[in-house]
Amino acid sequence: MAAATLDAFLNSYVGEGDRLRSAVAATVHQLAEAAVKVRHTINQGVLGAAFAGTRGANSDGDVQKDLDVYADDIFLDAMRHAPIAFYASEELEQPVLLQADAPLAIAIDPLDGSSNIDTNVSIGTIFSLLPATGAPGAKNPAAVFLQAGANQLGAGFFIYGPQLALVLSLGSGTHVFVLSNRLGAFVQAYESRIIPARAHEFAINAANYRHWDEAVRLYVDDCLKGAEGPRGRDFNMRWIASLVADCYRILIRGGVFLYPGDQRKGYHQGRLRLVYEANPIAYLVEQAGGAATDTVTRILDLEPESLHQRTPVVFGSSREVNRIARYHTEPSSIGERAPLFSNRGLFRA
Ligand SMILES: O=P(O)(O)OC[C@H]1O[C@](O)(COP(=O)(O)O)[C@@H](O)[C@@H]1O
Ligand SMILES: [Mg+2]
Ligand SMILES: [Mg+2]
Repeated sequence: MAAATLDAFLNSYVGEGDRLRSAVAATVHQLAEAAVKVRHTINQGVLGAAFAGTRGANSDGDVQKDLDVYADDIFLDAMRHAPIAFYASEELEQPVLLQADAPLAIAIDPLDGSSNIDTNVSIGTIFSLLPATGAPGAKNPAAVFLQAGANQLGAGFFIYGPQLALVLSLGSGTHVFVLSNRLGAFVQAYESRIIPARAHEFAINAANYRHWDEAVRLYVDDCLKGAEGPRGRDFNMRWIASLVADCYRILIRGGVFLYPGDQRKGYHQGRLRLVYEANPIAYLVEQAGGAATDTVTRILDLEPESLHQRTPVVFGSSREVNRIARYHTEPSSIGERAPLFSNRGLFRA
């Protein structure tokens, strides 16, 4: 196990005086300090303030918990001390202008997995770092976040789990740091993660089975048939309902995650937000040798049309992600079934 601290890692990333790299490193440093504060509040659970309550709805219509708002305040405040021009958050309808001449923009999901807050299950903070000048209409807060995820300078998430961990990529591998209570610093736990190409585990909210399209149902049916089915091997299933926790597991032991679009009202593009959830996760997954699509198209190639837009998401082990794309685009190439999409399925009556 490598034992470099986050700060040592950031110093070596900056190297000799590159302004953009220095800005990225300074921002990650500030984010890490803010995450430790959020962690302290989470550790107190219902014994502390800012925990159990529910507010109205955020800009996207999701129920907003006190902890969502508290985390947003902490990270926004931290970004006032970082070289950030614009701060966009799941919890705020519009981006906030911080330092107009700063080189970076940050898009953040301050508290991911909100539905798990009360249940003592891992939650997190996801962030995406973009050049503040990289979009048409540069320096226009609304436009600066509408860049493809491929433009990201770095991305990461904190997971407030049994350990406080930071999963980070600055464009050269995906690294995991864990907060050491002894050192009071994030320490590198793995040099760089590699997601195995082959998956044995899939993650999807199967309660939505009846709302999925045929390609997704067929894929899941085939996994569930295990060794006796067309896959010829058994699959395990996990769904934590906390994107950071599902992603962390896939980075550690492989697997595939799906949050497809479905027929429920408001879910035609799935649930996850492109700019501050799918893009940073896709960046981390690709940097770990995995793949991420909207079931067919690479997530990092999508051009966002609005800050809070949703997208279907499939990510993880590359062979599995590619296979899921084929269920959508050329189903006849999958296995020997014919006719395709016949009226069958394990969940069907
Ligand atoms: O409750 P569902 O529909 O299974 O959705 C779970 C998904 O929603 C999310 O909680 C959405 O994120 P937020 O909590 O930030 O809104 C993801 O973390 C998770 O993967
Ligand atoms: Mg989220
Ligand atoms: Mg959130």
